[in-house]
Amino acid sequence: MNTQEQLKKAVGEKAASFVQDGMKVGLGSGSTVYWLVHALGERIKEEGIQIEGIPSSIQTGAWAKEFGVPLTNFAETKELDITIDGADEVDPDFQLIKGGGAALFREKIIAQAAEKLLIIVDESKMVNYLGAYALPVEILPFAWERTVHEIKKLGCEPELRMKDGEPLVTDNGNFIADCPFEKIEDPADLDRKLQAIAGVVETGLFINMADTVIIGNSEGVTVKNK
Ligand SMILES: O=C[C@H](O)[C@H](O)[C@H](O)COP(=O)(O)O
Repeated sequence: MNTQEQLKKAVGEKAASFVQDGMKVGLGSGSTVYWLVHALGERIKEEGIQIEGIPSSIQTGAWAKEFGVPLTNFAETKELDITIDGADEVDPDFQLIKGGGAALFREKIIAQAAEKLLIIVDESKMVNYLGAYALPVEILPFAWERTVHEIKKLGCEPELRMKDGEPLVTDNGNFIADCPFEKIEDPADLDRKLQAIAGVVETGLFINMADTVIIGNSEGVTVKNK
């Protein structure tokens, strides 16, 4: 396992220790969340804690099954105790860019549903300004060219995310526009402007949502609260 993978495993394990018996847990997506789900499965086996998760992607749901984490859904449960998720960038105010794995829409739903949002990252994701990572924006396939044209007016050259020569299709049947803004001075303002475009389904900007960030670095694991 390389160093970055070890950091992801360490933060995933640390985050799993925040989950208490009886909790309803939002399970994010991505390679760091893999280790969270793995660690939750271990705690269920070893300590017998009883929890239920709602996954933010088909992939995370499959990992939950693999590691023995019971799942529920929003028909049964409207509120979650905690959501734990990765991120692509985290700024000093805990504003986030998410969606590198195209799961941002469902991730935002489970983040909003939770009393507490805990973010797990390795230190490479901590930035002074958001935007070096191209912002993922989920857009409707209908008139996607027009939506991208409108996004462009906000100051970037969006690229439609492709997979195997075709537009990537999200778990929700939509497309992703990756938007390289370079330096986002006012993330909340940009989010409002993007949300005002009709073809935008959801943005990868998570504004004032994260309560705690767990960061893995060569020294170990640091927990930062807002
Ligand atoms: O859509 C994907 C998510 O927002 C991920 O949480 C994010 O891309 C971070 O993923 P990873 O832990 O693999 O870097």
